[in-house]
This record gives sequence, structure tokens and C-alpha cells, in this order.
Amino acid sequence: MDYDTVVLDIEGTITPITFVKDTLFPYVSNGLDAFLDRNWGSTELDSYIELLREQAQKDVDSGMSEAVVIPKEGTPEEIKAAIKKNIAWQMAADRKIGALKAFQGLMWKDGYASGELRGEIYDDVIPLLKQWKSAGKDMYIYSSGSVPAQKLIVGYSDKGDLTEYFSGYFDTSIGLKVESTSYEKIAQEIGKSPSRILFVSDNIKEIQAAKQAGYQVVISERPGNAPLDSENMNDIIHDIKWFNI
Ligand SMILES: CSCCC(=O)C(=O)COP(=O)(O)O
Ligand SMILES: [Mg+2]
Repeated sequence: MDYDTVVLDIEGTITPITFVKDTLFPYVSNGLDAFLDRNWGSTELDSYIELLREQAQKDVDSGMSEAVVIPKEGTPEEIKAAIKKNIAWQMAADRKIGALKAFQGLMWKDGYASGELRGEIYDDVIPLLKQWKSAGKDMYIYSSGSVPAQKLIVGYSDKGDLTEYFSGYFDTSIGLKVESTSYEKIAQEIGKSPSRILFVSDNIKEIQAAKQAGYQVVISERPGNAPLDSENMNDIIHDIKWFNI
């Protein structure tokens, strides 16, 4: 494989899915009540609630009967109850939607700052980052987690601050990870030909989208990742030890 740029997924690739499901998500679910009470009325929180509200309206408009609307008017208790219901619903569905991901990132910021959270990074990632760096390759992250959340997970990781390795970060504001146009836009933004970029992810749909955009691709197969659908794997490089690339 000959490439000069690497784009990495986070969950299921450089970070165990268990860290996200068993640590990051419960941090949000368990701390939401207190977080809302602590920050209620702040301009920052209001802007994130507005994103959730707009998304909920879009969901309703697109016919999602289970969507939970967040009212603009009402007592703080009524509005908070709707926010909690909205977030619980979205998190149960593990939605990769910008408004939810932004809100999660906002809450995680406190956890990383206090030391309660520390990003879990697979041991084999560090030697690879070093190898790629010394070979002059540029490294980026593309994750459904918000860009601030990405910077936190690699900035406050159990392997130290890894931000020095990354030239940039992309989230779903550039487009969904399962759409090939997102990868085309990333290539344009970083000024590289897709054929010179290697994308690594655990998600076959993301891999297929990147491949369709002309990227080189490698699937990350980690313990605990969702089983890969072999029917969709025909012309996709499948390397169990993706760190051997
Ligand atoms: C980087 S934020 C924590 C992980 C997360 O919420 C997420 O959705 C990660 O998805 P990915 O695209 O990295 O598989
Ligand atoms: Mg992933």
C-alpha cells in the first residue's frame, strides 16, 4: 500500500467500543440531571439545547413518530424533562447525529478536565502513529463524535496527549460517514488525491463509502466490534492485524 495520508475512525478502530459504551455513554446518562441543573441558563448550554431542539423538529417533520420535541416555552422542569427524554431516546438508538454528538462532547469536557474520564487508546496505535509520523505521513481523524469530543479523547488519553500527531479532525458536519461525498470533501479540504489516502474504520458501510470515493481502505477488526458481513467484503482489504499495514 502506498499512501501519504491516513484518516482514522475512533470507536472500534483506535478506541475500544467498550470505552464508549461502558464509560462515555453512561457518563452522559448518569450525569445529565446534575449537568442540566448546574448549567441551566448559561448561553453555552442554551446553544446546545437549541441544536437538539432543531434536530427534534427535523425528525418530527421527516415522520419519526418516536422523536421527542423540546419545547421552547414551559417551566425549567418541563423543558429539562423533554431534553432528558430526547437524549435518552437518541442514545438508546446510538444515533450518529450532530446535535446529540455535540451535546455529549459538551458534557465529556467536564469529565476529562476533572480527570474522571481518560480516553482509552489501543496499545498498538501509538507505535503506528510514530511510524507514520516519521515516514512523513499526515494523519487525520474522521469520527461521528464531535470534533471537540475527538480532541478530548486523544488529548486526554491513557497514552498521553496525542494531538501532536493529528493535522486535523472531521465530524459529520462534513457529511455522514456512510456517504462517499463526505470522503470526497475531506480529500478536497486537505488537498490530497483520494488515491493517496488510507482510511481505517470498523464500519463496513464507511469503508465502502471511502472506497467508492477512491480511498485506500483497511477494516479495523477489534475484539468486541460488530461482526463483519462477509458478503460485503469481496473487494475490500481485510486485515485482522490492521496495524501491520
Ligand atoms: C470521539 S467521541 C466518542 C465516540 C462516539 O461518540 C462516536 O460516535 C464514535 O463513532 P466513530 O465514528 O468514531 O466510530
Ligand atoms: Mg467506528
